[in-house]
Amino acid sequence: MSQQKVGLVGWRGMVGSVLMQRMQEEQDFTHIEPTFFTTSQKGLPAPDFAGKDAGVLEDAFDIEALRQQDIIITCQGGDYTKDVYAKLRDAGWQGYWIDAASSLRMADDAIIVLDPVNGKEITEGIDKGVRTFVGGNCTVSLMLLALGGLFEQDLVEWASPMTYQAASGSGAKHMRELISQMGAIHSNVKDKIDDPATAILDIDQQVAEFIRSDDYPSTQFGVPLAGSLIPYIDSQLPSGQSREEWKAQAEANKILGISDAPVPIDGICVRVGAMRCHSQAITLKLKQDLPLQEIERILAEHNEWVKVIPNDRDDTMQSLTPATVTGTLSIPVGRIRKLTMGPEYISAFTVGDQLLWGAAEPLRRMLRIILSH
Ligand SMILES: NC(=O)C1=CN([C@@H]2O[C@H](COP(=O)(O)OP(=O)(O)OC[C@H]3O[C@@H](n4cnc5c(N)ncnc54)[C@H](OP(=O)(O)O)[C@@H]3O)[C@@H](O)[C@H]2O)C=CC1
Ligand SMILES: N[C@@H](CC(=O)OP(=O)(O)O)C(=O)O
Repeated sequence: MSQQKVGLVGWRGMVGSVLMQRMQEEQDFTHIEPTFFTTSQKGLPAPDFAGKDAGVLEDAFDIEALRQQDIIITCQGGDYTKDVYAKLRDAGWQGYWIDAASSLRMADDAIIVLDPVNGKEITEGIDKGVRTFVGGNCTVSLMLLALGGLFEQDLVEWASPMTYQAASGSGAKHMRELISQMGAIHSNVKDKIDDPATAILDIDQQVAEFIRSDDYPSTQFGVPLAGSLIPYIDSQLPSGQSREEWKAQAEANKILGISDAPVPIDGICVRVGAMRCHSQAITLKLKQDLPLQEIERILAEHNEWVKVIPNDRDDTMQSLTPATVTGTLSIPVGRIRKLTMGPEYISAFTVGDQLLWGAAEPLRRMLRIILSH
């Protein structure tokens, strides 16, 4: 049987590069005939990820070339999707479109893909003729992987995630700027740090003045991140929510297949100085007073990536941090305890790599689901 033709757009960006790494690790290229597209480098040699000659880079705006593909995976971004997707469908293309960008997520004819949570809906969708599959927002996907068991058993009355989101969610230039900010702070105060006799308040004063000064590198973020934080992510909405905050309830309920009476999910999204792991502190009101052991069992049994971390100081400090989780598919969830508000109120803290499960991995798995369907 001939292999499916798969067009890859956005493969050299940050999300795309993580996708390429994962596709190589899982030998996905042995099952497809890839064509690499570009918006800026048409005609250059295609990369050799596939371990076979993939010719040259094709023009990502060439509708005729895109139409030849059975499946297109794009990590190129929302502007590209808005430009190309409708033209391609209007041209009669009926292939599978797998997308990392948010633009099509809430479209009626699109499924948000997170197969450990909605695998059944995905396969039923394929059978019904759905051809558009979009990866979810990173915080939403990571929250649902961590708490999937409680949602699956309809135990959640409401949830309030307070996020600690990494620089990578803003893009590669922002990650670089975070490191530059860290380095600049150290350089600015290095003499005083190296001298143990310097009073800490003098060091603190100099750092405070520096991060507020024009010498502090903040072109990308617009304000300091290292030595500070940014309590606003994405655009402003009339509801008072940021768009990132709005996505939590809207996307999570869509993934969970709940339309009539959505589970309220709302909180505040904050950018912090982590590199590529998003963390979330979640307050949950459950529909029942369940023993903690039962809650932990339900969480742990939901999927093979979630890992319940005992609510113990050392275990938490060792296993429930961005430094531990970064670059892995592991989804630890811990700090699970009953809150003083009442026996149905519980806390949880979870961490996940926002470029892996938060972006690239659901797309890669969607490709494999289509190939094996
Ligand atoms: N960042 C994130 O955390 C998440 C992002 N997404 C989605 O994925 C989209 C892409 O995000 P992201 O990967 O961060 O975007 P990038 O900016 O890293 O890459 C996007 C495109 O920029 C072009 N490009 C230009 N110069 C370079 C360069 N020096 N190195 C690499 N690429 C370059 C490439 O296109 P070309 O080859 O055509 O020139 C590339 O595909 C986002 O717009 C968003 O919709 C989704 C979830 C999370
Ligand atoms: N907004 C996310 C990253 C992202 O790209 O999200 P979305 O795919 O929903 O646009 C963040 O800043 O961390």
